[in-house]
Amino acid sequence: MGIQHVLIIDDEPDIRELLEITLGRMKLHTRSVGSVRDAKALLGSEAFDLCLTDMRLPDGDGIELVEHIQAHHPCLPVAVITAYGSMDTAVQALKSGAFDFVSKPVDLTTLRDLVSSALKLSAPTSTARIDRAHEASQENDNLLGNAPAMLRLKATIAKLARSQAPVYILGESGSGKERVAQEIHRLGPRAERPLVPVNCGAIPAELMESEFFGHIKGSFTGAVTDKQGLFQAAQGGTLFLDEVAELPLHMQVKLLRAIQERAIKPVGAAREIAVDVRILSASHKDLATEVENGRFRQDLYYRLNVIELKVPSLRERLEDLPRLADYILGRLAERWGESPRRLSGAAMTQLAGYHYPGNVRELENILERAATLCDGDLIEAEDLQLPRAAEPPAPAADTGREPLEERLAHEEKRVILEALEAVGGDREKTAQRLGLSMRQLGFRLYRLGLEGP
Ligand SMILES: Nc1ncnc2c1ncn2[C@@H]1O[C@H](COP(=O)(O)OP(=O)(O)OP(=O)(O)O)[C@@H](O)[C@H]1O
Repeated sequence: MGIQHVLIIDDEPDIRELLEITLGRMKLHTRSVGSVRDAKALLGSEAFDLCLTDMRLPDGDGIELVEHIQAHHPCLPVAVITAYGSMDTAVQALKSGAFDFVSKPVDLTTLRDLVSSALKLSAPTSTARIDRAHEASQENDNLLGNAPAMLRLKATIAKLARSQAPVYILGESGSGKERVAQEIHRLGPRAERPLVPVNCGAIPAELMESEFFGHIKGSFTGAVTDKQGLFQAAQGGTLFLDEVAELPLHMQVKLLRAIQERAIKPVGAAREIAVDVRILSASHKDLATEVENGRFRQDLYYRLNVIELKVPSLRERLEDLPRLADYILGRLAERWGESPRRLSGAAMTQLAGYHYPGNVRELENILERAATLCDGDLIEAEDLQLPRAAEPPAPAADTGREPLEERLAHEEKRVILEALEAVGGDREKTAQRLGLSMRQLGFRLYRLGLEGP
């Protein structure tokens, strides 16, 4: 690989020199200027592989440069140097398309990590990555779907995969949030390093700190060996915090610190360890509402939600249904070593009329059940066993009488059963979905004859 060129923009000679020396030792060629105007001029006349800019410049600010680069040199990664503690500016720069930021005083290890990651983006070897990005916009990708909402989502993913900014993925249960996280990782410069997914709702509160940050042998009863935490496992890669709204408040504080300091302290350790991890997070809950209700820290929310990505529900992209169904049936057939089942016209019509509270995961469950139940290769409408809501409304009773109480109970039963099904029978999630306490849910199940006392 030829020598790579870095443009440094800073009006303080000391910092410029420090950056030049550090990058020079990394065998990089540097050019330095002290103003927005000079930077724009140089960008117009020379080719660079990376741009490193201070935020405050005599004739403008770093954000202006980030925007200029986004518009005129979209493939050039740009990182900003921010004043100590000015997280808001850093977040603003990331939102404008900066690849990453370092805060002053510049920590040289962090700077070196940042520079190496950024150069992977513009290195010739990254053509493989560009091909992957291209392929992602084609048919045979991991995120199936060509509905307009999906195409927009894929285009955004391809763009923000290049950045190091934290992304918060919002979407209904089963809509594909984890798949989106996988795509962001796969298309970015960290693809060769691990993607570590963690379900924040599944770790017992008392083990959380050690799970995230690791521990030293003997630091508590049961800590019989040193243990690596999830942050270390994701070193150089991506940590995906699924169901992030479930993190207890005490852990939110610790996580915020780890993200801000880019360092962690294993339980029982004397010193901190630097970590270089991109954070992606997701939840089916509206995190902003969780913040309003005091269940989620606002400062952590701002750090995680630098970029928000909404995954459309399956209802909003029903045109993708046939392709998704084909894909799911194909995968099942592969797993079972048989030829794929097909859907009859009537079955497809029924599927298209259903509203999928559990999204793609629910579709997978429906099809797996139907493929198991059907005779031969053809799935008929009745094999789908869709909940009642999908069936045409029953004709009014002959008597013309339909007591309100009965109708309400019937409706209540349907809603609860659907919610249960959507979350695979998990009562806690069902209660959350319906805005009920566990006790209330238990009572209703009993009253509706769905469960014994
Ligand atoms: N666009 C898609 N193309 C193909 N498969 C998909 C797509 N979206 C989701 N799936 C499949 O649907 C299932 C649910 O997806 P995923 O786990 O990513 O959803 P989620 O939103 O993270 O769910 P949860 O809210 O339960 O965490 C998975 O088996 C996944 O492979």
